[in-house]
Amino acid sequence: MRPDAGITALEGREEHRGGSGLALRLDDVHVRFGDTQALRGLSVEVGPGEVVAVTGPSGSGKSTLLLCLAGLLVPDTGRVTVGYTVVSSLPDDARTRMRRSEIGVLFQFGELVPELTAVENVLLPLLFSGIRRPVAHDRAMAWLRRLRLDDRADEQVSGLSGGEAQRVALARALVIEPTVLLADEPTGALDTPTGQLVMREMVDTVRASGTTAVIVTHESRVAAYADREIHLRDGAVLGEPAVGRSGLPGSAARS
Ligand SMILES: Nc1ncnc2c1ncn2[C@@H]1O[C@H](COP(=O)(O)OP(=O)(O)OP(=O)(O)O)[C@@H](O)[C@H]1O
Repeated sequence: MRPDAGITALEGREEHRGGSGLALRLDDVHVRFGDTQALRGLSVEVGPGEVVAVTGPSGSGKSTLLLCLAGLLVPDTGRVTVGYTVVSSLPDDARTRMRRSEIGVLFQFGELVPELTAVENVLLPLLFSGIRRPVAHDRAMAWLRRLRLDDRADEQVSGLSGGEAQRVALARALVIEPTVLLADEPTGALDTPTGQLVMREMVDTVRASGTTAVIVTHESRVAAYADREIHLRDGAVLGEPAVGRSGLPGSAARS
């Protein structure tokens, strides 16, 4: 596919750290659900390797934005680009393939399979991608070790604490080694200290691998871990307050 001129320009911008992640872009995206206009001409750019927080009041379109980036929702009009691929123009099966290989998704409640063990949950996306079970098991264990959960690998996830379960969900999102992580209120179901631990772990891990991350959150504290904040109101960008890397709580938390 021919490189998109806008994305090429985006990669050249010096504030982007140029990790192995992919640039993301929404151009003039409109999404309507019945009478509700969820996104109204939303345009957003995220550089490769950037960690961006999406904030805004309830109903401002945060989850809808994430669904568009994940290729789970095709906008009524406008364009969604992941790397050089215009995801919004892909047929369903190609969008599914892209999601399985490039995009890790983390939801508020983890969406783990409760009757499976931690390691079984983490290896599932690899099985879906056709990887043989012994290889998938080794990779899943490596991720659980990285998140210091290897001693919980054979526990049914219904027996794990909220923080442990969300770290298992993080391992499952990252086991495919995605170039993009999309997280929707990843700490919303956790108490504050546990939520901060999980957020720190998540941001440290994606930064170490250069993964591009878009994190939807209600909490300004969570947004402070990001390189940049995109604030939505009524389905469009309100402004982009500077947060994160220069001395605010994100930096303190990483020291
Ligand atoms: N499947 C749907 N059917 C109908 N309306 C929807 C649907 N999904 C979202 N909406 C509406 O679109 C608007 C944007 O919803 P969205 O979930 O993207 O907002 P949000 O900022 O993520 O909100 P919250 O913080 O409460 O999760 C809201 O008015 C919501 O009610």
